[in-house]
Amino acid sequence: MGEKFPEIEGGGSLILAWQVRNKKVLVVGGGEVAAGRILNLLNADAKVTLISPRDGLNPEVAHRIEQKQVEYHDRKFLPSDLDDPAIVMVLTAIDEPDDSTVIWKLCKEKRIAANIADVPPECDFYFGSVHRDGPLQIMVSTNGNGPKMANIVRRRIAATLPPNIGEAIAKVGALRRKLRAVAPGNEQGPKRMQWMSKVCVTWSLEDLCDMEERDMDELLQSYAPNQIPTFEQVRLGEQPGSWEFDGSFGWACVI
Ligand SMILES: C[C@@]1(CC(=O)O)C2=NC(=C\c3[nH]c(c(CCC(=O)O)c3CC(=O)O)Cc3[nH]c(c(CC(=O)O)c3CCC(=O)O)/C=C3\N/C(=C\2)[C@@H](CCC(=O)O)[C@]3(C)CC(=O)O)/[C@H]1CCC(=O)O
Ligand SMILES: NC(=O)c1ccc[n+]([C@@H]2O[C@H](COP(=O)([O-])OP(=O)(O)OC[C@H]3O[C@@H](n4cnc5c(N)ncnc54)[C@H](O)[C@@H]3O)[C@@H](O)[C@H]2O)c1
Repeated sequence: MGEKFPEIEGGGSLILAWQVRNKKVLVVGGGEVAAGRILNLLNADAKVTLISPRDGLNPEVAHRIEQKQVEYHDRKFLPSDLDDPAIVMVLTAIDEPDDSTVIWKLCKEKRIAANIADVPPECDFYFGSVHRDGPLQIMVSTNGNGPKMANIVRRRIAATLPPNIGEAIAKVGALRRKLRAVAPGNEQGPKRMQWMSKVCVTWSLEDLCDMEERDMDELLQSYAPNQIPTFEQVRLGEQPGSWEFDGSFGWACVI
């Protein structure tokens, strides 16, 4: 009683980071919208199959085909395109609404998740406006209210971010992988998470970006005693905790 829990605010989307690496995705249509969809899919390492007559291809899509970045079929969609049980997702971006609806219905029969560009009632999921900086991705959705507004908000958010945030996150990723190798046990979980979080809040983005492999190895020495040295201490090979700045002058010894 008296405890405060979040109020439910329905009408949103479940925003996820769908892992399509090495999974088959079917794209129908080869225009400008398809070019954007294909770029997002390839950036997520999906295996893309594209169905679209050659005469309607956008130059970027033609480039993807020429570079063999997608498997291409020069024709209109056929229902048998959905027969491969390995297909996890279908995206259509075509200028013929009736064909779109047929594809949507077939996808539902086969229980394949689909996005029919510009037809919200025929979408299991919407796309959003995405900012990318290395491992960092930020997606803005207005839940169908205003795609252009999603674009504007995404640009505003991106403009407020430090330019090196993606690089800092990549370094943190490398450190985490090393930490899991040094302290792999499940029973280490809470300590590992607490130590990693402390490194992230204590070190500046610049420190994280400057961290090299040997700095990571040195920093990991402080995991067992559960300490967080400063970047300078790591570079100097000093143990943390033995010295502490007293805030007014010089360095004071803490026993
Ligand atoms: C974010 C983005 C991602 C992407 O597609 O990659 C995206 N649309 C983008 C651009 C854009 N789309 C449209 C315009 C013209 C201006 C305007 O209408 O605002 C512009 C602006 C432009 O082109 O600059 C027209 C449009 N779009 C939809 C409808 C149908 C409808 O609303 O009923 C109509 C009206 C057709 C008409 O009026 O006839 C529907 C959808 N578009 C969505 C996503 C999903 C909802 C996302 C959300 O609400 O946040 C949803 C529901 C389904 C889906 O397609 O997944 C991408 C920006 C990426 C970026 O630039 O960063
Ligand atoms: N959600 C968004 O972001 C957004 C933005 C603008 C437009 N759209 C909508 O997306 C759709 C596509 O837009 P576009 O600008 O890429 O169109 P486009 O005309 O440039 O391209 C359409 C493509 O679909 C192909 N095509 C048509 N029928 C086909 C079929 N049966 N099988 C296979 N390929 C087929 C054409 O050959 C062409 O390559 C339109 O309905 C448009 O209104 C969506």
